[in-house]
Amino acid sequence: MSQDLKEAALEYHAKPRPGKVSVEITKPTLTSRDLSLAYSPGVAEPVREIAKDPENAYKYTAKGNLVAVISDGSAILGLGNLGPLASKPVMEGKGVLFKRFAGIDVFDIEVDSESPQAFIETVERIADTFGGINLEDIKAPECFEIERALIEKCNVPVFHDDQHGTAIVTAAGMINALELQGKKIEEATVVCLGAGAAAVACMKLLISCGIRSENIFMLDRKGVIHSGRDDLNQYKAMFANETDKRTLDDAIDGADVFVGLSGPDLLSGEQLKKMAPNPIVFACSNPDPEISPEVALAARDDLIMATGRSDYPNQVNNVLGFPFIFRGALDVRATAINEEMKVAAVHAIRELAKEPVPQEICEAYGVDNFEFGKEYIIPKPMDVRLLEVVPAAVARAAVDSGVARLPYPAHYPLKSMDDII
Ligand SMILES: NC(=O)C1=CN([C@@H]2O[C@H](COP(=O)(O)OP(=O)(O)OC[C@H]3O[C@@H](n4cnc5c(N)ncnc54)[C@H](OP(=O)(O)O)[C@@H]3O)[C@@H](O)[C@H]2O)C=CC1
Ligand SMILES: CC(=O)C(=O)O
Ligand SMILES: [Mg+2]
Repeated sequence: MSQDLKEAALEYHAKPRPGKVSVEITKPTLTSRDLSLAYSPGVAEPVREIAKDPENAYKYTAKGNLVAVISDGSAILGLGNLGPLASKPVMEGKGVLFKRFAGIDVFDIEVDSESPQAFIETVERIADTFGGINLEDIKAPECFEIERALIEKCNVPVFHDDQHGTAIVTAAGMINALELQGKKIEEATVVCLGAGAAAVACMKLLISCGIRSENIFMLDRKGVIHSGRDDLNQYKAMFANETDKRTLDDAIDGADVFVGLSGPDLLSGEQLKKMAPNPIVFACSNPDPEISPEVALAARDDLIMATGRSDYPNQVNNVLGFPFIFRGALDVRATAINEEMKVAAVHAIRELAKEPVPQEICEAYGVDNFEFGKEYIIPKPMDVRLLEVVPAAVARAAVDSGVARLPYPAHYPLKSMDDII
């Protein structure tokens, strides 16, 4: 990151008041009567109603549109385990995106927990405050056990964004990129650098989209995950191949696809040159990708290049997923975000990239035109049509798969933020 951008980022977060979010009041509070409704004595009435029936919390409180973004700070972006407090700017940032793109209110919660069990107990105790729980930046393998336990214990949907949000957006971009590069999904060979939360979920979803597991070579810090290793946890072991490949150099030779969900500057231009013709590179580590677009495009010109960042073409980032997925889930009061809802989101995002892009979206990005192709494989986060298509697809899938507690919303599809109720 340039010195200028670093300084601007600190200034942005510090001024004119620290942080990126605040709480707003949604009811009149001007008169003494207003206060006697908002607080004592009037507040006692909704209290009694909720005590009689917890469902009334959706009627009388902000619960139904409120998501908790919760982290322990153990895998902050690609920066590592820097602790809960240091994760707060990212969690506030997720809150900004939930609100800006899908009108969802967020409390960010940073938990200082000594064990996965302590984290689970903390979240379980506060879960009923919210309409949904978005787990964020919790490292593998602990994240898998944490999410599984919380899905079981909580009455509201629990979704680990780094797993499923990332997987949904990666799958959407990958299906389009394979099509553009003329590669068949069932024949493509994939190198996945990283074997943590995001990598495991992305590869699982790609397999359910048609990539063959024997064509995936996953690597952790020790190299290729293969069946001869005896140091693999159960999540990595799912990807252990019978292979004599051991290093990134071995695996990248002739590969069609590279997916980076690991850390900065781990793939060289020389390694990229060894990939098959018309390769696909998703270097998704944030803030610094596994290979910069400058280095990648200098190495070869037949590739599709994507990163997790906003300042290059093809931003493969879970921001395209979580705001809209939760919008759909909250609006049908879904009890879970299940596979059907995830797959529906993949196809809604993927198909939108093929539609003509309205002029105002091009203007927001300072370009004349976006057209489905190597530099536009996936929609832009500012594309308001995401609010139209993704919540609708997710809500429909929730209803059809039996996890919705409300019918498909009469006010759908959402055409703008003003349609959110
Ligand atoms: N673009 C996007 O939308 C998203 C991007 N990401 C990015 O993915 C990365 C991983 O995040 P997440 O899965 O949550 O974190 P985890 O801590 O769960 O996993 C990190 C994984 O990266 C591996 N790794 C780290 N350094 C290296 C290295 N030098 N060589 C090979 N493997 C390495 C680790 O290996 P080991 O198991 O051996 O420790 C581990 O498997 C981050 O950079 C993050 O920014 C994550 C979510 C969304
Ligand atoms: C984008 C994101 O969630 C991450 O890099 O962790
Ligand atoms: Mg994250």
